[in-house]
This record gives sequence, C-alpha cells and structure tokens, in this order.
Amino acid sequence: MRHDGRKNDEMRKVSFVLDYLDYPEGSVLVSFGNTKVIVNATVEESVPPFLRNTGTGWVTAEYSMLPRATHTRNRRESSKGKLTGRTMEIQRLIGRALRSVIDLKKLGERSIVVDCDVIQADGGTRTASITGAFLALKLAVDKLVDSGELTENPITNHLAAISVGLNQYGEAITDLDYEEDSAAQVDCNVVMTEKLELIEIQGTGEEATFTRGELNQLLDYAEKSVTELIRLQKNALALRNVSKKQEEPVLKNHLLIATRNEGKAKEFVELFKSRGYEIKTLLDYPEIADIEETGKTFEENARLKAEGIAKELNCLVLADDSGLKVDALGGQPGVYSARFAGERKSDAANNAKLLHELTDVPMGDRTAQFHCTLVLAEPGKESLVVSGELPGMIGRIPRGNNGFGYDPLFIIPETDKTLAEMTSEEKNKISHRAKALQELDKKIDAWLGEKTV
Ligand SMILES: O=c1nc[nH]c2c1ncn2[C@H]1C[C@H](O)[C@@H](COP(=O)(O)OP(=O)(O)OP(=O)(O)O)O1
Ligand SMILES: [Mg+2]
Repeated sequence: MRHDGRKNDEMRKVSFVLDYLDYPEGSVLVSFGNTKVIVNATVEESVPPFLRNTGTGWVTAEYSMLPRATHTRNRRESSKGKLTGRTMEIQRLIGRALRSVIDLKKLGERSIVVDCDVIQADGGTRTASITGAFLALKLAVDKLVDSGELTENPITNHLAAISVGLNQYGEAITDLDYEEDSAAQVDCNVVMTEKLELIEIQGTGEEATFTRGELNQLLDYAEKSVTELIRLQKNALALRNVSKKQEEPVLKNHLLIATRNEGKAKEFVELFKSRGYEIKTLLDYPEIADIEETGKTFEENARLKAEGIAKELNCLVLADDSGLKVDALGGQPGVYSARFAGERKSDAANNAKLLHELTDVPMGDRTAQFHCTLVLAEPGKESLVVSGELPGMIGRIPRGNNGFGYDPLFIIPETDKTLAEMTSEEKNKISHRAKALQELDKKIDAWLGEKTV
C-alpha cells in the first residue's frame, strides 16, 4: 500500500491549466499532485549561429526551481553564479524530448524557447516539466499556424513523460512523489510518444540493481500512464477550443452531441433544426479523446459518453447509443452493432456479416428493431434518459444509398422500402432516434429547470 493510498500503477491527480499567463505564446500550469510547474513557450525570430541561413528552426528549454519550491529554501542558481549539473542535464533532456516531435525544417528559421519553472516540488519535476512543455510548445506552434506564419503544422507527434520506479520493497510504482523517490531502489524517467515510441529512458539503480524483467514491468506502467497523460493533454486542448470557439457557454441553445458518427450527426442536425438548438458534435472537436464503450446496455454506453464528456468539458451534453436488435440472433448485435464485424467499425463489413449470419433464416423470421437510447447530462445532475425503437425486417440484399449503418438492410414493411431508400425527411419522421427525441422533448424543459446540485 502506498502512503497516499494510490494503486501501484496509479498517477497522482494530473491537471493542466492552459493560457496560465498572458504574455507567452504558450503558457501552461501543470500539476502532478503537489508538484507544480509553470511552463512558458516563447517564439523568437532568430536561431543559434550554427543554424543561420539553413532555413531550419530550433527548440530549446530551460529549467529552474524557485527557492521555496522545496521544504527549505534553496539558493537561487543565479546567486550562486552557475547552473548545477542537475539543472543542465534536465534542461537538455527537455529540449531533446521536444525536438523529437517537431519537424525543425517546417518550423522555419525561428526558435521556440520553453521555460520550465518549478514552483513546488514533490517528485517528478522533470517529467511534469516535459509533459507540460509539450502543451506549451503546441500552443505556441498553433498560434503560428493560426496567424498564417506557418502553413503546415510542424508537430509530428504527441509526447508525455512519467516517472516509474521500484520502491523499497522492490515493487513497481508509477509517478513517485518525493517521499517515494527518496526511498526508491530504482528510479526511471520515461519519455514516450502517443504511439508509445520511446524517446528517452533514464533508469538508475540507486545502490541497487534491477532485472530486465523489472525494467519491462516499469515500461508497461510507463506506457499506461503516458497513454492517460496524452488523453488528458488532448482534453485540455479540446476544452480550450470549446471555450474559444463558443462565444456563449454550451447551454440553452447550444448543445454538444457526443458522437463521432457522421450519419448520426447529420440526423441530429436535421432533427434539432426545428427545436431551436445549435448543434455541435465531437466531429467539431477532433482533439477530444474517445470514450470507450465498455457498457453492456445502450443506457450504460450512452451514459459513459454523455456523462464523461459533460464532466470533462463542464457543459450540457447529449449522447446517443444505438444499434440493431435482430430477433433471430437473440437480440444481437445490440450494443455491439458498431463493432459487429470488428474494431474497424465498417458499415460494409457489418452488413456483410449480418447477411451471412441470417443466410438460413426465412423472410418471415427476419424481424428486428433499431434501438436508440439518449442520455442528456450536465455535471452535478442526475441525467435524463429516454429511448425509442423502430421495428422492421432485415432484407436479403442491401438497397438504397441514403442513411448510414444498417439502413440498406432495414426494411419498413408498410412501405417495403429500406431506410436507405427513404429521404432523410422520411426516415426522421419514423426513426428510433426521432422517437427518442420526441420523448426528450416531453421531458427536457422540466429537466433543464431542475437545479444542479
Ligand atoms: O439509424 C440508424 N441506421 C442504421 N444504422 C444505425 C442507426 N442507428 C444506429 N445504427 C447502427 C450503426 C452503428 O453500427 C451502431 C451504432 O453504434 P454506436 O456506438 O451507438 O455509434 P458509433 O460508434 O457509430 O458512434 P458514437 O459512439 O460516436 O456515437 O448502430
Ligand atoms: Mg460508439
């Protein structure tokens, strides 16, 4: 058991405050628990002598710790008149890490200087600095792209860093705080890209040794944390863009729908037209990380999507979880509709698999329902849940080019048309999604009027 109750592979609470200071081109306050670092990125229209007239840019970093970042006052290095070896090593590490994810040719002949100032140290200051430095660099580069000074984004990859180690009992742990760091047998800082490519491993036995097997376990822990850190970085960037793009908060007549499915997104825009809401979907915010649909029911998955995004963005969010229930298949594919033929989520492959599974099922037994559960969520409030279903039959050959998903196989017996043969207007009058929205209409005003806790 760790002294603060964390699991061995659990990080401290990590947060990023973007645009923390006003003057720098990129500014981030990054916290890993009690470790806090202010990271500022500055764009300078010059390069070191060895790069002059080469058209190539440069990225470099400086690191320092405020005197009272620690329990007792540390003398400023400026008053000592020289940088310590530790400081030099750390700032070189930060610079190398950043340069591995930026195309310096594309940056052009300019420099970005990233200053990392530790305001409070509780272990892991270099890895917090690197993780924050990437965001500050990204903000500064985005600014150059937005202003037209760069036509192409030179950032080639996301990056984050984490400390892992073996504690005094020889157990692997993630994100060591100062107390754990002081007692650790092995200390290992890992810098990795989003694709889990390694940029740097600084692993040391502190008067101890470690095995190849232990190193592998440490790297497994590092991979897990880097994945989570990059998700948090992306959410911080997305949140910034939401508040930047949206003059008004996402409330009242703005609604964010937590879907990335283009077919659904189109239908929602149509369906909400007459309702006086302006619709945004996750397609407008590619930076927001995907929420895993691990639920066993439509409601669980819709809640995961709506409540997850609402909490992250602190706004009103509607999510749809929908799918096809085929009676001859005992209700399958159900919540697995999108992934019926595999994680690739291909409509064509899903339809082919459905036809194959139903090869021997006669027309009269090919009954099915489209189901839609909608969850409307706002932080600090019990979500509103509604659903709708549309009965039909699964055809033997796909027909029609409209709609999406299983629409070409879903026949509405009364019209003998598939949903893909209907216009969007026709589909939107009868669909499971339309029915669920009618339920939502009945309840939404009362729900919006309920106080948040
Ligand atoms: O009107 C529909 N017409 C045809 N097919 C449909 C419909 N409504 C849902 N479906 C199918 C498509 C997909 O295979 C699955 C939804 O899965 P579901 O997880 O809710 O959506 P998704 O992953 O495509 O997008 P997202 O989660 O970002 O909303 O059901
Ligand atoms: Mg989905």
